Amino acid sequence: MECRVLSIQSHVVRGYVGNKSAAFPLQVLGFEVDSINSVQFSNHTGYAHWKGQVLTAEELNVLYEGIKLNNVNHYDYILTGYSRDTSFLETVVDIIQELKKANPGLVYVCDPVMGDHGAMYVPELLLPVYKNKVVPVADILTPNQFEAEILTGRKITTEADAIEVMDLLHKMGPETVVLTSTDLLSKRGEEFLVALGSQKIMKPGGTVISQKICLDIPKVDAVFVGTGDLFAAMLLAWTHFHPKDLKAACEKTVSVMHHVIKRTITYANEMAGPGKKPSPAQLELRMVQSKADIENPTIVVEANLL
Ligand SMILES: Nc1ncnc2c1ncn2[C@@H]1O[C@H](COP(=O)(O)OP(=O)(O)O)[C@@H](O)[C@H]1O
Ligand SMILES: Cc1ncc(COP(=O)(O)O)c(CN)c1O
Repeated sequence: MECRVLSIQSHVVRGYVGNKSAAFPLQVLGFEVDSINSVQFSNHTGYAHWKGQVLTAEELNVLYEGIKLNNVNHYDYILTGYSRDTSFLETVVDIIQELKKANPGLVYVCDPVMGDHGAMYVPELLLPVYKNKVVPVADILTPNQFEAEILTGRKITTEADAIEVMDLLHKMGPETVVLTSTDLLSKRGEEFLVALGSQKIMKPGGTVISQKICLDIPKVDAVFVGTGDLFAAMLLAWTHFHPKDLKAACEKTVSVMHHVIKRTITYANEMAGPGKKPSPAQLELRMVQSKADIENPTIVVEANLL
């Protein structure tokens, strides 16, 4: 059976963020991917210069109208990421609501891309739209620590805080929440990055339980861009194949991430030369290029049940 994803994210000419990061890995895993580019930029905004266009809400409506007129607006998944404009994001929510009405089984995977490391890199007015309109319709949410904190108004300094924040996010709507990276100290030491996940599962009798997991991910001393986008796409794929097992889905997702990041840092360091920090251009992700890259990662990162 065909499984069709509508992916609304950025496009860049050079490099891998947004749809450039998400579409191909989903396609090699057998998903049909329809892409709407929320922006078309020369490169991601972490470079010294970036140029390009931002799609308006009206332009988004025109594209959606065309799809609808041809009666091909049937989706199994929606995936959203980087967006810079409040009315654009509100229109995305209108489209999601309409598509969910047409297919109640549709799963919406939302990466609430707003910022990282304590700072927002999109206009602040997007926060109330995410909080009040987007998160309530999301089924799977993949914030980083900063995004989870601003969505809930709670700081995360311990694992217990992270669990509380994930529960608050569940209360806002999504059944599955993954904090893709946190500053929490890993039990395995400073060389590891901690990610956490929580999934609510309805048991046959109607009782709801939640599976909570923690991942210790080998940390690389560099800041990558586009990793959140690849993560959300891979989580979509692996939760599709393991719908009631977040542990398995996250292990597969993070193992792909590790493979890509290892390859990226190896090339970046080689290009930068001994003792030099790689530039944003040198740190562009060395992307998944085949199904084998996804299915045979270099190591398997194991998750622990909490
Ligand atoms: N410095 C890093 N070292 C190792 N893995 C990383 C690093 N940065 C990102 N990742 C991988 O990418 C995933 C998503 O990263 P994250 O930084 O949370 O995304 P975002 O871009 O949304 O902030 C992490 O779960 C991890 O697997
Ligand atoms: C154009 C664009 N798209 C997407 C992103 C998001 O990247 P990430 O996956 O690292 O959150 C960024 C980061 N600033 C960006 O500049």
